[in-house]
Amino acid sequence: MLRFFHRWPGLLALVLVLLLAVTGAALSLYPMAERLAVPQAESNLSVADLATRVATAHPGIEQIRRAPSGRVVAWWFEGGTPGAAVIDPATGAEIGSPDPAFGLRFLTDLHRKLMLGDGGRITAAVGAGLMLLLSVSGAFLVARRMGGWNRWFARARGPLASRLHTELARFAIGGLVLSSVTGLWMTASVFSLIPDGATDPAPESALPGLAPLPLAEIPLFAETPASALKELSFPSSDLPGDSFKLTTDGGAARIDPGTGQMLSFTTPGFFERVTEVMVMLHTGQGAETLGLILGLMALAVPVLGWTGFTQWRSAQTYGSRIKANAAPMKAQTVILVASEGGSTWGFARTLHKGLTAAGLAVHTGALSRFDPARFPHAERFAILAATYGEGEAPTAARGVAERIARLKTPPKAPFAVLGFGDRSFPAFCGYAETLVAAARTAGWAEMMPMGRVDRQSAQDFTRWSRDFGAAIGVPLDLTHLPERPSTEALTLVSRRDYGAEVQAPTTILRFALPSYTLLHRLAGKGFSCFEAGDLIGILPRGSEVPRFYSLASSARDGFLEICVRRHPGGLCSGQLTDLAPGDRIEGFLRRNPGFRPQPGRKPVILIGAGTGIGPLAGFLRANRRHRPMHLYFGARSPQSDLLYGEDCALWQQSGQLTRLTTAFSRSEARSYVQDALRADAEAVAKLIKGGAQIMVCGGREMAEAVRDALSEIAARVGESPASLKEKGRYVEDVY
Ligand SMILES: Cc1cc2nc3c(=O)[nH]c(=O)nc-3n(C[C@H](O)[C@H](O)[C@H](O)COP(=O)(O)O)c2cc1C
Repeated sequence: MLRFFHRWPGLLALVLVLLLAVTGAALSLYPMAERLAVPQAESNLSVADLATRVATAHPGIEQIRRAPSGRVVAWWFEGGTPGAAVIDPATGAEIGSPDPAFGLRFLTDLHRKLMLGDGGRITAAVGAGLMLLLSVSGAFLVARRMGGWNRWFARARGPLASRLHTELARFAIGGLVLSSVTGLWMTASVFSLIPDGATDPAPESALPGLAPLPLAEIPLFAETPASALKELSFPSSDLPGDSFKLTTDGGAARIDPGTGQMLSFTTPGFFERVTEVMVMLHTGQGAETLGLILGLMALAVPVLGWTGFTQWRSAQTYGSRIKANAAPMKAQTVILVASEGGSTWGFARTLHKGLTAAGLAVHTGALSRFDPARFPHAERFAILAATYGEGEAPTAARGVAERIARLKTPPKAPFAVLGFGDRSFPAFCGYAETLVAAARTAGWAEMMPMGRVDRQSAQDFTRWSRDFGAAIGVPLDLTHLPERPSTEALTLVSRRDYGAEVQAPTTILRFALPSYTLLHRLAGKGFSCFEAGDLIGILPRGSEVPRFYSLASSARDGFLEICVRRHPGGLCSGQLTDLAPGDRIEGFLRRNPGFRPQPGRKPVILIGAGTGIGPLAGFLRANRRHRPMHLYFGARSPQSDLLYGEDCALWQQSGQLTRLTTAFSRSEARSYVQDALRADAEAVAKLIKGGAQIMVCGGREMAEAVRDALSEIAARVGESPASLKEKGRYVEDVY
């Protein structure tokens, strides 16, 4: 429900809220600019001094007004014509026109009434109301995501768009609530929905027949500092008995021009005072610094809109393809999915279809959005979870297991977990196991032992579906037909061959990218947008099972590069290494956001062996800001399989690569990357202490040996691979 109130107004009102936020941010600059631009009165200047200076220059003076910024404007009527000017309080001289500049007028009209009349004002108020709804529902969502209000400032996890959305929301929500509430109050006040409470001082008549006193001799004017002045109206010579009206923060007084005595006095009412504070908080007039801070917070709105939209769209990509998806509130069976590449969603769809056909109300959704309160009628939960990066969660589901473990009241309905993974990884279905452990910690009841699906095996899934059906009393025997991923054609432009002499034939293959329209790029279609370290899935001829290769380039490079080692009898590696320039392959992109350098300028230690250098070379090529990057590379022989040897020399010259350390297993020294790390232990420990991130790519054995070496080295500075992993400072791409 909460998400509904956050999402739909968000999408519908995106344009309106964006307009209000951006114009509001621009307007927030004006009060500070005005305060800096206008000459300020001396601190001891009295209203009498100021009024005398202005009245000397303009005997026909009618009114003087002082804005909270210190800007003084005077109006007069002389020689039959009205005049007005901004006044220098120090001299009484005119220094400019009081009319607002075109930009300010335009922005104010756009912000307050969308350049329309009352209809525009009401629409803008609806925008402010939606902003309030978004901010409040967003605050609850942030608290829920972080695991409670007391964890408001805890570290956000998950993919970049959702992290950025949360981080910015935490910073901006307070300001957005304030700006929308004050904006709504101001509109209500304009439409007289709020009593203005302003009462004029009683219009007592001045004593007739007396000559006006010099302004300096009127006690109230002499006592009141000019900085407290809001408005001073002069008596009209055409109205006998007319008096001065002096308005300050404290109230309004009528003063007899002949005697200088106060005739009447009134203080502002409650609503008038509240409206004044609301105007100050909304416009920043009189609170310029706060205005700038609120303007900065308003600037977060376009980014919040974009990141919110991106998340919604990615949820739609899979969620919308579930047919007959029951509303969460009504669902008896809830299927929760944690997936990176999307194949687990395919299995979820098959399960959903089977259960729905059996007459159950089934809801399928992303595990990342799990909240027991969304499913009041759930009778069971089935969690389908893939594993990534050595037993970890798919990116979108990071932090969910911790959230489950912290649940104070676990769902009453029991759960079953089905893990998706690859038996050749040591942590086979490691994330699914983590989820089970987290649920047990929270005291959530288990329906049946955890199931496992190896390499998307349809048979494993069918077996589990029978067990699941038996556990819920519904006969199930599901057959999953995998969907063929939609691929794009890539043409080989060049190849570089290495390693044949040392029985490690390896080729760097470079492909041209398909051409994309701007719209495709904006929508992130296919290979229009990718980073080094992402993966290309290739369906070799004669197999429906894709093989994945790490990308050694980013879309900005204008080509797609991979390193392929030819394995004896290898179907995909054989087909790829047989390619000649001009040949085409069919591939699809799979993002791997868990394997990227962290943002910032901290050093990065890149460690790889063999084809593992691929993504690391991509990071070096992209290192145009010359962040310190240290590469440890293991190969067999410097003459035969030193992949990217010439490129590394160039990157060292340009400053993209700080230091290259190589280790060759078939040279006289017979050394491996872990040996090179141990030999450099002191320097590596120093880098880790200084906040370096470690990125390892290559075969499993190498990764294990590197981990052992690094546990010894990191221990010198009180760290370990596990503690560094926790902080995202030790990432692996292992195959
Ligand atoms: C980079 C990468 C790392 C992986 N790490 C593991 C792992 O540690 N343990 C495991 O059991 N499976 C691992 N897998 C296999 C996936 O979990 C498996 O292919 C799963 O079916 C993918 O599901 P998805 O397409 O829904 O993301 C990994 C796959 C990739 C591409």
